[in-house]
Amino acid sequence: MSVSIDATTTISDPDWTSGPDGSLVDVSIGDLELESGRRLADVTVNFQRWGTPNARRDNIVLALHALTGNSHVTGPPDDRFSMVGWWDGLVGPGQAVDTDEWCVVAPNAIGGCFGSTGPGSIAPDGEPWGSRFPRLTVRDLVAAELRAFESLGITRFAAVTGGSMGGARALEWLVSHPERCDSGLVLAVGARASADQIGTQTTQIAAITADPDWQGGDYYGSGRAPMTGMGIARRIAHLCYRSDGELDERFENKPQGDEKPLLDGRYAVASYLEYQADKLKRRFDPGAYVALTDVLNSHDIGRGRGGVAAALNSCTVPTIVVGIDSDRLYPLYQQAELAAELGNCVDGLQVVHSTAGHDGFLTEREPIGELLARTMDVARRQRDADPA
Ligand SMILES: CC(=O)SCCNC(=O)CCNC(=O)[C@H](O)C(C)(C)COP(=O)(O)OP(=O)(O)OC[C@H]1O[C@@H](n2cnc3c(N)ncnc32)[C@H](O)[C@@H]1OP(=O)(O)O
Ligand SMILES: N[C@@H](CCO)C(=O)O
Repeated sequence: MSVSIDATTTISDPDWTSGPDGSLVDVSIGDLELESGRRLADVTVNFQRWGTPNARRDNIVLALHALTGNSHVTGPPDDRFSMVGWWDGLVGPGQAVDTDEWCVVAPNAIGGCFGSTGPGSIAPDGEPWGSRFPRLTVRDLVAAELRAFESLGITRFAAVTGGSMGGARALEWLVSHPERCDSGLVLAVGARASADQIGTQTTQIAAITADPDWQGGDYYGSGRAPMTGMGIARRIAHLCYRSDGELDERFENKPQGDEKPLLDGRYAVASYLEYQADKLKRRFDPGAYVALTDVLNSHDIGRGRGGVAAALNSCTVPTIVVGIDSDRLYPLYQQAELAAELGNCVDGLQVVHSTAGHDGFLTEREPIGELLARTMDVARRQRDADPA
């Protein structure tokens, strides 16, 4: 195992704790046996850290990003991450997750494109993985994270938190490793991928792999990447992330500016979706989009565990479950199932009102901040009742 900060210096534990807030740490975890039985060789997991672990290391909070998110939970855009942190204003000194008390760690998912091993990474033979990159599951992402943190001496989390794909990862952590989790916050996800989700997600994957620039997945280094396909995929996805009511309120059937849709112009909503697609093209790799979208399809907390209800019942970690009332991708009935079946759901299903649909777990800062603060209250009580 080797550890490097900002991907420049190789150091050893416990020095990973000493960099400034937001430090990026690379952890080499060797080969990873996958749920499929295949093996991913020479895996790196990187993560960012805010705050300082205490002597007992019982104040560490795991924050898990969604599909196109990354480890940059909080802070302004910088030369490593082009977006403002996805829970900026909620994690930091004096904020809902107060980093004067808690130490937040946020790993980049394997399969992605932000430093943990993904399809664009260099394989042991010196060539990009490309089409050779194996299919991954949510459990593989969690297994890699577990290995990375365990190798640094992090064996317990005060809270495990995340929304959407981050919620699937959080749920998997809570169910597969309850002894390592004092509390949980699971937002905007279900117990398993639904037919509707797999339907839209496989259609998005098809949009990318049908792009001639996909080249069977081996486009790295060719000078051509399937950005047209990824743009279409993102437009489909973004529609699922917002609500019918919000879109119609904002755009109706209006033209974009003075364009003329009945001649050769665009509708405003089409322009909006193109804009969202163009933004993603500037910051994301199509191969990673395919790999992680496929990971979402694999989500099933009950697989090999006697089914969804048995798996959820077995989890006794106090967990706050949250749904967004306008979420048409992960509708409320899915979080209602989690709340009903989890062995220790705190205060029943929490519903956040939003017109923004699924993206409400990112946009509704005030209620999400309150729920994060409540999660940390639960974590504090658990820690005091059962010190490590
Ligand atoms: C947990 C994670 O890490 S997930 C990753 C989080 N980040 C992302 O997903 C990045 C992609 N972005 C998004 O998903 C969303 O923009 C969010 C959730 C981050 C924020 O949503 P909102 O604040 O509601 O912004 P919204 O989706 O309405 O987009 C506003 C943008 O659309 C643009 N826009 C609005 N109408 C139009 C139009 N008719 N034509 C073109 N562009 C338009 C605005 O100018 C604005 O641009 P800006 O982002 O450069 O400021
Ligand atoms: N905006 C989020 C939605 C998926 O949860 C993302 O791109 O990751």
